[in-house]
Amino acid sequence: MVIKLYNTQTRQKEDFQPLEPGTVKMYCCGVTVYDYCHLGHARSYIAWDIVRRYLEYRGYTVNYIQNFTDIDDKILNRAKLEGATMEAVSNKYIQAYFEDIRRLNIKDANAYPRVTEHLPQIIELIQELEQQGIAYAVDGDVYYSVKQFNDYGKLSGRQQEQLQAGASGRISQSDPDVIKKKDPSDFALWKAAKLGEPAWESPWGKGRPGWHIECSAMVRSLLGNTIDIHGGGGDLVFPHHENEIAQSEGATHQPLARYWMHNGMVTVSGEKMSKSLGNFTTIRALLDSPLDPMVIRLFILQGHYRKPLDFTDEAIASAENGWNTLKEGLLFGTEYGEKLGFKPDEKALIDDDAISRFTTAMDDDFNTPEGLAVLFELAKELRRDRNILIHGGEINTSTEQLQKTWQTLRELATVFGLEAHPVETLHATSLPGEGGLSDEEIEVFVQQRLEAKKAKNYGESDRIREHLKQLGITLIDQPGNQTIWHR
Ligand SMILES: Nc1ncnc2c1ncn2[C@@H]1O[C@H](COP(=O)(O)OP(=O)(O)OP(=O)(O)O)[C@@H](O)[C@H]1O
Ligand SMILES: [Zn+2]
Repeated sequence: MVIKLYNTQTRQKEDFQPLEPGTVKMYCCGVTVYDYCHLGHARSYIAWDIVRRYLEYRGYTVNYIQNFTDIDDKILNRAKLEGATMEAVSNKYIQAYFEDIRRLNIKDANAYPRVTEHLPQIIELIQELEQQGIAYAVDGDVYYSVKQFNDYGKLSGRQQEQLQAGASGRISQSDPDVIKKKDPSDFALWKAAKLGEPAWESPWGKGRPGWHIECSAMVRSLLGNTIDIHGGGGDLVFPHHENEIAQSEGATHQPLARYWMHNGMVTVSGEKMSKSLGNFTTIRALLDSPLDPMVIRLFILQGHYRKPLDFTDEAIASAENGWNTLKEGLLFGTEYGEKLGFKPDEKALIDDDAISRFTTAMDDDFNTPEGLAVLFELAKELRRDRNILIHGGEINTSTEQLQKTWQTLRELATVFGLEAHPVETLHATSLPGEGGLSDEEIEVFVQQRLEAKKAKNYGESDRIREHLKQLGITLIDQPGNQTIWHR
């Protein structure tokens, strides 16, 4: 079966065929690093993580690139507020990004280009556009002349006339930008330096790039003129992605992306969750509640990536229930495999029918809710027998069938990045009886947790912290990888 995906540009599902058989070049717009990531960002990057994991599961090699916007007005404003440099602010939130996103088990990109590292490529691209008469310089600024690009509007479906009418109605005629622009819908590729702001040398004098040009330059420099999949949130279709197309295709005369994919918004009472609106819940606040990171993943997977997803306490509670069911299923073999006589080398025991239903769902534009239904069926089968085992009853299902169901569930959960950790085994092996854990035993856990953190296995380190918390022991992380604890 071929994978079908919805292409925003053609407004229909299409067969997925990468430019080079077997490999996928994929680029997704990254965060502007001026604050902690919220659940909306988690959704976007989990959506691309699933697309990537599923393509890999289907045998493709995926080269996945995601940028960091580290030059921007919002970062500058934050730097003023924090009394720091733009670089210090972006470094702080890039580090926070990695901490949060890795806890959600999102795989690292193959590269994370930053704007500050791509100034030469950006300048070169703007120069090419200028030479081709598509860009023009005015007093140290450079603008893109939208009228020069016939295909402008092909992604968002907006017509040039509409755009101009809209833009001229919206913009104040005394705005210096408007005075310099030949046409109200033109947009900035390069902005002349303002007093006291970071600036870089360029053929047009000192300044900094506009927002849209960075992605065009980075895609080209890291992946080439045409990529297979370009992703981002639906809020980026216009103007950001429309402008990326205008810049890249205006310069290269080749399609920028074969498929454009957009995720729906996480909303709060129907409104987009956003830093600017202040109605956001950060990933770290949710995880400190404490919530198993897999509950957030499951909450997101329960919706189709293109649809809006409303964030409510009830939805999270329901995902928590769902995760408990899946987790029990995923740990079934760990808990009962030995007792039931599972054979460790029987890896090939897989339920082909379940796999086929799962791939049918995922081949249809990454339908994770339907894919999840298959995981739940398998987990519920295991739960039925688990309940019988807990109550000392006799089960009728054959060992082979149980091992098959369990291994299939685990395989599919891996495609969804869902990982369960056996807290129970910690209890079983190390609970000392009435007196609680000894100091030495706590130290062993603290060491294990530090090792897990070093290996960036945040799921494991969170699990150990939570386990100790349940035993009344609090861990406090200190600078320099030190952890102190108290009862
Ligand atoms: N509420 C949301 N739901 C889904 N995706 C989102 C949401 N908010 C942002 N994204 C996506 O996350 C990615 C990074 O976004 P970016 O850093 O530009 O955030 P932003 O849109 O500036 O944030 P905000 O709107 O919160 O100020 C983009 O692809 C964007 O579309
Ligand atoms: Zn972009």
